[in-house]
Amino acid sequence: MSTVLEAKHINKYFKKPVLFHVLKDINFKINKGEFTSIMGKSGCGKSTLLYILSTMDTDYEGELYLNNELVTNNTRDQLSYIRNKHIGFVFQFHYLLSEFSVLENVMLPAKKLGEKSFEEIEHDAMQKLSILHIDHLAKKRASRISGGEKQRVAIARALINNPSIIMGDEPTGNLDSHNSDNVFNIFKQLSDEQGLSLLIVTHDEDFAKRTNRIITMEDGKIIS
Ligand SMILES: Nc1ncnc2c1ncn2[C@@H]1O[C@H](COP(=O)(O)OP(=O)(O)OP(=O)(O)O)[C@@H](O)[C@H]1O
Repeated sequence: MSTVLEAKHINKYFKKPVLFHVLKDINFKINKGEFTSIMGKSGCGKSTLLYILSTMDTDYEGELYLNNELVTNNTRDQLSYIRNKHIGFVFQFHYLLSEFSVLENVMLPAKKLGEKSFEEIEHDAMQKLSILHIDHLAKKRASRISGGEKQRVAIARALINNPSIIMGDEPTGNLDSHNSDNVFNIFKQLSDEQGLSLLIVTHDEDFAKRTNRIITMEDGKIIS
């Protein structure tokens, strides 16, 4: 089984207002196709950890590997490239550009990567929308679709560069149970059928119970 992400001895301190040891020797691996959730009480360090794992925060001790390559100590530009190419993000709020069409929103990360022609990117974006059963919305403005649809567009956008892993911070936190179920089923299908790895921070116990593995955090440590 190949490893997509590995955290080795991650420690993080906040220095202000007083020195605070927020993450305490975090170690774990995520394998290809694994659907993992991270749970824990508010303030235990979940978002801080996700921020490090997603390469956005570089101020930590320890080592982070993506696809068996050490990414710690890379430059900001290298990290920005690695992030865009290998990691897809889904947040509680979708952060779509409301004046852009659904299709344009999904195409954006691929345009930023700059490795394919406009036509190829458009074709890929339509394919992602079709996997999520929202290809009929392609030409609609992002401001004119429902909350559940917006979250599916955000997932399509996260998939556009064919990442190795999708990371989510409360991706169903803003959805009703029906739409939340939809998002779970989409994630499950992506991990089962396409071997995509998922790492999802959630407060939703029902959601977490249905994932392959729950990482439980308490007071900056992984306790199970
Ligand atoms: N920039 C910062 N400076 C100092 N302390 C911080 C900073 N950001 C977060 N913290 C503290 O670090 C701890 C962990 O915060 P974090 O946001 O990672 O928790 P969380 O588990 O994601 O919580 P929630 O479930 O409420 O989102 C909290 O005690 C928080 O107050």
